Amino acid sequence: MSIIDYSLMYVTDDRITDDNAFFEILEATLKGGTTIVQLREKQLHTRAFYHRAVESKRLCDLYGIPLIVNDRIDIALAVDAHGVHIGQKDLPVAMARELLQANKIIGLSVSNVQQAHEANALAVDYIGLSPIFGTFTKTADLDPPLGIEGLKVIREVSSKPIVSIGGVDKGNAAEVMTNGSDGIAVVSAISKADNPENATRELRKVLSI
Ligand SMILES: Cc1ncc(COP(=O)(O)OP(=O)(O)O)c(N)n1
Ligand SMILES: Cc1ncsc1CCOP(=O)(O)O
Ligand SMILES: [Mg+2]
Repeated sequence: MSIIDYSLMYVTDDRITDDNAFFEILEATLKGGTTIVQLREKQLHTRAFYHRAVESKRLCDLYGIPLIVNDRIDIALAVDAHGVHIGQKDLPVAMARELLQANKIIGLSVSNVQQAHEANALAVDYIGLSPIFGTFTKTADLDPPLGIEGLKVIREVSSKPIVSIGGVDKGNAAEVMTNGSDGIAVVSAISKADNPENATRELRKVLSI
């Protein structure tokens, strides 16, 4: 697998029920220069999730950008995605790695120092520091925000690339990066922008990429 650029991850917005709007935003952020996409669907049934995954993979391939799938290893395998993002309550990393083999990306959510420490010994490619700030996008099963101080502590402990998520936008992205993050993952900063392509370009500017 080629080197993955984790600097700007667009996490798709599962509040967007209309497929045309969903793919319009996805293509806009790809045009704007998002460096990796995570398909995240918490409501859709499997068939609809799969259809979004097929079209997302087609678009990401068109722009040469890796696609990872949130939670669902079966769907990632079905569309030959670049990997998955899993949480602390999903399949254990060792089992995910067995299913995905060595060439796929595995990202793991980490919400405290203990989990960051444990992740060092696991076959994960990056950790998702979750959440760094407050967010209205994910309400269920969310730990308290770690803040910049929490990021600094986890940076000291972790040997893995860190992708910070939760309330990240163009106003705080630079601070997140200068304090130890290797990338940011955003939903609303792109999906809720008037112009998602420009919003992506602005985020790239802030990240100096
Ligand atoms: C990059 C990144 N980090 C953390 C998460 C959160 O994953 P998880 O804890 O499994 O929660 P859900 O996204 O499944 O609701 C993420 N998606 N991406
Ligand atoms: C999926 C997820 N995991 C932790 S916070 C979050 C939502 C991030 O959304 P936003 O970028 O809109 O705050
Ligand atoms: Mg999950």
